[in-house]
Amino acid sequence: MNQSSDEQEILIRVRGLRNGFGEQIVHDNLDLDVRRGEILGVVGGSGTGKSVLMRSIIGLQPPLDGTVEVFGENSLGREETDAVAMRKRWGVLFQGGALFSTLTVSENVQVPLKEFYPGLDQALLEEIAAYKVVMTGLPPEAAPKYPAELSGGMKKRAGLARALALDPDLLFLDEPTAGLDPIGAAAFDELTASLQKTLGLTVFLITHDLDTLYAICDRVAVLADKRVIAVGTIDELLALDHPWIQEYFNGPRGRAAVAGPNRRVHEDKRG
Ligand SMILES: Nc1ncnc2c1ncn2[C@@H]1O[C@H](COP(=O)(O)OP(=O)(O)OP(=O)(O)O)[C@@H](O)[C@H]1O
Repeated sequence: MNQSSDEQEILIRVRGLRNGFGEQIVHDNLDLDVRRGEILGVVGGSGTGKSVLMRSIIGLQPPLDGTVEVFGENSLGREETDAVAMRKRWGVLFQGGALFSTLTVSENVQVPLKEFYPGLDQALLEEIAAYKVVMTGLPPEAAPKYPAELSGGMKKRAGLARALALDPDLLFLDEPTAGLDPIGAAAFDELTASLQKTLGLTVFLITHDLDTLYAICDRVAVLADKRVIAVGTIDELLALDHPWIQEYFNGPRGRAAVAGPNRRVHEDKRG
């Protein structure tokens, strides 16, 4: 794929990352680059440490060793003021959405706004929240609803609206289509791709969903053996003879995803 030098700029640079819990080592000498403007899919078997990797990058999981640079700055062990400035530049949709159940959708979206801009008046907070809600494809009537009143797909969109509250450059999505039916999942993929394009986002997307990988990811990073064993386009990964990669992409589900309608979106995106 031809990429301009701008797209090649590295937004996240992970080097020699080591993570573990007690005796269990999850990552050992893990390296990864995420390029500006790409949607990077992150795959790997259950428990290979995809979520731990994401938490390390956003500073929630202090690693045992290694470095993490985000926007060219060390994201570990920063002064609190630097950490706050950096956190404004990314949005996170955690696994399961993680909405506050006692707050409405609008109030959920206002949480990061109030945290980072405590001086904003209530009318403006509500106006910004209403805009984010509509931007993620929810009807305006969803804003005053509580999470329990929403479908699974609507909850994901509400979580995405909250993740986009601060107009981030970088978006982290942890299994955003898990639990959605295929139509809802494809719609969420389209929303992610369209927001990425219109807002110029860089997206770090953890997924088990092969359709998502084919439909919207520019490159895919594969976690196995405690590190990123390969990163590239799906075609590049298919050329490797690693057993897990072959089984994953060339197994029955992988072949179905290649044949599926979403492949077209992927080809269109690649131009
Ligand atoms: N806070 C924690 N304390 C102890 N162990 C943890 C903690 N967080 C994660 N782990 C362990 O680290 C390993 C990697 O977990 P992680 O959630 O990152 O996997 P994953 O690749 O995201 O898995 P899945 O695809 O099932 O969501 C697992 O063995 C998990 O039990």
